[in-house]
Formats: sequence, C-alpha cells, structure tokens
Amino acid sequence: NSKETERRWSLDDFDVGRALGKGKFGRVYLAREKKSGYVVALKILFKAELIEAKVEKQLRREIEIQSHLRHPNILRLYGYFYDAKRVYLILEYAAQGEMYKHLRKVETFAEDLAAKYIYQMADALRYLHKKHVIHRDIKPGGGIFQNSLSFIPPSRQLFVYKYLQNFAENLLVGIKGELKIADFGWSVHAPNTRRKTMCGTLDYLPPEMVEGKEHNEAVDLWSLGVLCYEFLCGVPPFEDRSSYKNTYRRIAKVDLKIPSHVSREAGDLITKLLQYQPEKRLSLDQVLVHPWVVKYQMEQQ
Ligand SMILES: Cn1ncc2ncnc(NCCc3cnc(NC(=O)Nc4cccc(C(F)(F)F)c4)s3)c21
Repeated sequence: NSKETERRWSLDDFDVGRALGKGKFGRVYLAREKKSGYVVALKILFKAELIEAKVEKQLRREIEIQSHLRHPNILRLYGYFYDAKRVYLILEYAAQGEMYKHLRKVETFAEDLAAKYIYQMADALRYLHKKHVIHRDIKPGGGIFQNSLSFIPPSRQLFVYKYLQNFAENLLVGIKGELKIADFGWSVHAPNTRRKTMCGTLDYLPPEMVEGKEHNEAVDLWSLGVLCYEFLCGVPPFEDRSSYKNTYRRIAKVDLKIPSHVSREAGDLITKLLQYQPEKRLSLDQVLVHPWVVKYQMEQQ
C-alpha cells in the first residue's frame, strides 16, 4: 500500500543479512524488516560514487518509474531512504537469484522453460510500454520527486526503453521460478562484470541503435528476440567475442544463424523478432499468441 512508500525508513528498521550480489555502485543484501519480519533485498549505494558519476538524476528517475510499477514479472521497489553517506533501495527479494546463474548452470534452457520466460517478459514489456503512456500523464508532483518522468518531453522518455535494452543483464527469478525484470538504473549500462563479455549491452542493441538512428519501443522486441535465442542457444546471436566491431557488423547485417537443435516454431519466433526494420518485428501482442509461446502456456495452466 502507499503507506510503505510514504513512511520514513531507516537502517535501524532492518536486520541486514548476507550479500546477494554486487553491481557497479554498491552491494545488495538480504534484509528483514524488524516489525513485520518481511524479507527484502536492500541495495546500498554510496552517495559519493553517485555524485562522482553524475547519476543522481537517473536514480531519482528510476525510483520515480519503479515506484509506480506493479507487475508480477517486474521487481518491486518498495521505497528508499538515505543517511549521510548512502542511499538505500528497498527492493522485492527474488529468492531464486540471477537468471544468468541458472542459464550458465544448464547452458541452455529447455524450450518449455524458455517459452514461459519469453511469455512473462513479453507480458511485462507490454505493461511497461503501456505505462510509458500513463507516465506521460503523471500529474506534476505526483511522484516522490518533483522532477518526475512526466516533466521529460516525450522524445526523451524513450530513455526508459534504453533501461530495458540490457534487461537480459538484469533478470532475476522469483520464489515460484517466475522471471523478474530488475535494475532499471543506468548503473547497469556501465561495463558489466555480470557477463563474460566486457559490456553485455552490446549484444542486445538493435541495428537502429547500433547505427545511432531514431528508435522506439520496437527496440525491446529486438531484445526479446536476442533473449529468446540466448535462452535456447546459451550465447547471444551476434556475439563476436574477439571484437566489438564484428559484433556491430553482425547486428547491422542481422547475420543470424539458428542452430538445428532449435525447434522450427522457436526459430520462427526468433526470426520474426530479429527483423532489421523495426516495423517488421512482431508486436508484443503477436508474441503472446505465437504458437511456440502459446503451446507451453496451455501445459502451464
Ligand atoms: C542479486 N539478487 N539476488 C536476489 C535478489 N533480489 C532482489 N534484488 C537483487 N539484486 C538487486 C537488483 C536491483 C534492482 N534494482 C536495482 N536498481 C539499481 O541498482 N539502481 C541503481 C544503482 C546505481 C546507480 C543507479 C543510477 F543512479 F545510475 F541510476 C541506479 S538493482 C537480487
């Protein structure tokens, strides 16, 4: 309820436990709110580092965006607080941790598991794209910070899509094995140690962004295709571990080779998402009714 986000939290409200992971700007810890016993993830950021990297505004925007999002496949940001040196993000705890650890452990996901994750991702992206429209209407001052997203001219609101650009770097898994998109902060745009490649974001960039052209939410459909490929093949489709230039070239040429072990339906979905022209890519609604995605939803029900 809104009470959670309004009340003043402090570190004394929590018992802090083991470290869950570390990002560029700080660490995440398991924590329990003392009164309710509620378990959360507490991300601790150092103000000095945020100021030095000039990302305070981005953090405000992230808090503003995330505090209005409610979707089972988007990690909740319950609130935040700060003290003299640090900013603390009170986050939903994703009990099964980082998606990449699961993928690396099994190398490739079975097609039914990959289809479940793609369905959940498409559903979350559809929600986010709709929210962007609503975000344009957030009444001034309606958010925690005055400079809420709504003050940004629509053209720059595409910034939020970029947050999703490397969502693959920031997928977590909830207690019931459900996918959770996390970490909308730019912090993850920095070279990310989480993946073997120096800067994971490259693998997920669509041709229009690689070529610095205008882009819109169709970038997320491209990324969804890259994610689906990586779930089924264990590596992203255009990766060239030796050089960024070659990865760029392969993306711009859509140099896509789908291995024979990938089913025809899965290959069909990937091919229809990894289209050079943004308007040719499947829409999120079409992804949600694609035979490969739907086939496994029946089994789930
Ligand atoms: C690893 N792990 N395992 C279980 C688990 N459960 C929950 N969470 C985890 N990890 C944290 C995931 C995050 C969610 N939101 C984030 N947000 C952020 O880090 N924002 C942020 C940081 C620094 C700078 C900026 C700025 F200013 F550039 F915008 C923005 S991090 C978990």
